Amino acid sequence: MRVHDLTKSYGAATALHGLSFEVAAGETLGLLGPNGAGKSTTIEILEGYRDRSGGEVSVLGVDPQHGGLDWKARLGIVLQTSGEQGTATVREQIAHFAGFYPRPRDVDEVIAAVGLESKAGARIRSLSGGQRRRVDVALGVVGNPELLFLDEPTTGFDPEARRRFWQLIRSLSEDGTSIVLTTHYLDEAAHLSDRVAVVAQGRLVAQGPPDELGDEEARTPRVVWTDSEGPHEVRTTEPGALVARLHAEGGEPRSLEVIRPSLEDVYLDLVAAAARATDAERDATGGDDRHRASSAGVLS
Ligand SMILES: Nc1ncnc2c1ncn2[C@@H]1O[C@H](COP(=O)(O)OP(=O)(O)OP(=O)(O)O)[C@@H](O)[C@H]1O
Repeated sequence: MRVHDLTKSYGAATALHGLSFEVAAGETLGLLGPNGAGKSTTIEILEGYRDRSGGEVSVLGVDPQHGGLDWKARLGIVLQTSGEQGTATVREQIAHFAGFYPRPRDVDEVIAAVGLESKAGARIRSLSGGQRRRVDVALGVVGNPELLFLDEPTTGFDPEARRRFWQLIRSLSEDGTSIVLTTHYLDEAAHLSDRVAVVAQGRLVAQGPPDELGDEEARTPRVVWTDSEGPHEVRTTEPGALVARLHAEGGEPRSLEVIRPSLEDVYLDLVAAAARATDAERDATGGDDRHRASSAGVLS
């Protein structure tokens, strides 16, 4: 998938200001960002559900605005909102969807992968919200897609179902499926993504492998410990050397912890920096964001 300088306006409001990114075959990209950042808009354009205002997009070699049924059959889509409420049973609905695809997965394997074996004969409308969400996921993967879009797929899942879902996604990825995942669960993004892209206010503010995101300052570990003078906290790129020195000087340090910033910590720093940059530019331009300049750490 290739996205170059993608823009989208809703009337006078600009939702996407020129996103560029790529997803290689077999790669999982986590698309992250706060509410209203433009993730769903981006995904809907990639899926061919929404027209773009500008830029170039190629998905499985096709411009989504001109993707036909053959192209759609190569995609799997799990939308953000759960639409499945019908009178069909879980197995009937998944088997029905499987019939739309040339190379579907085995229906019972899919039911097991989303943990709905005990509900296979139940009517979908009798399921809980989290169980219906699992049906959505099953319908998204039953066509054995080359490219799978997952828009907040595990919202409403209990922790065990989320872990099971992660296994399913990893097995799809190992089979060569490319995946675009949006999620507000940063542990999920870190666990599943080869790379993450962070979108804030319609701009791509960072992209890279989850453990390389952000600048070195944001990723520097913290060492905390307590001694007779009270608690201490030091940020250092060589926490092992610091701990060895503390030990040599005073024995076992009390309440010692080495804390590496999580993806969530780095993400929150990036989003806050993007919001500050936007505010500063709005002030500088008297509210006209057409004159936005790129600021440190913020890509446009
Ligand atoms: N159909 C629409 N008409 C007008 N504005 C829209 C429409 N859809 C989205 N927007 C606006 O575009 C911006 C991006 O919305 P989008 O739904 O893409 O964000 P998101 O990152 O997916 O958010 P969330 O995490 O809440 O799902 C928001 O300001 C939103 O209000």
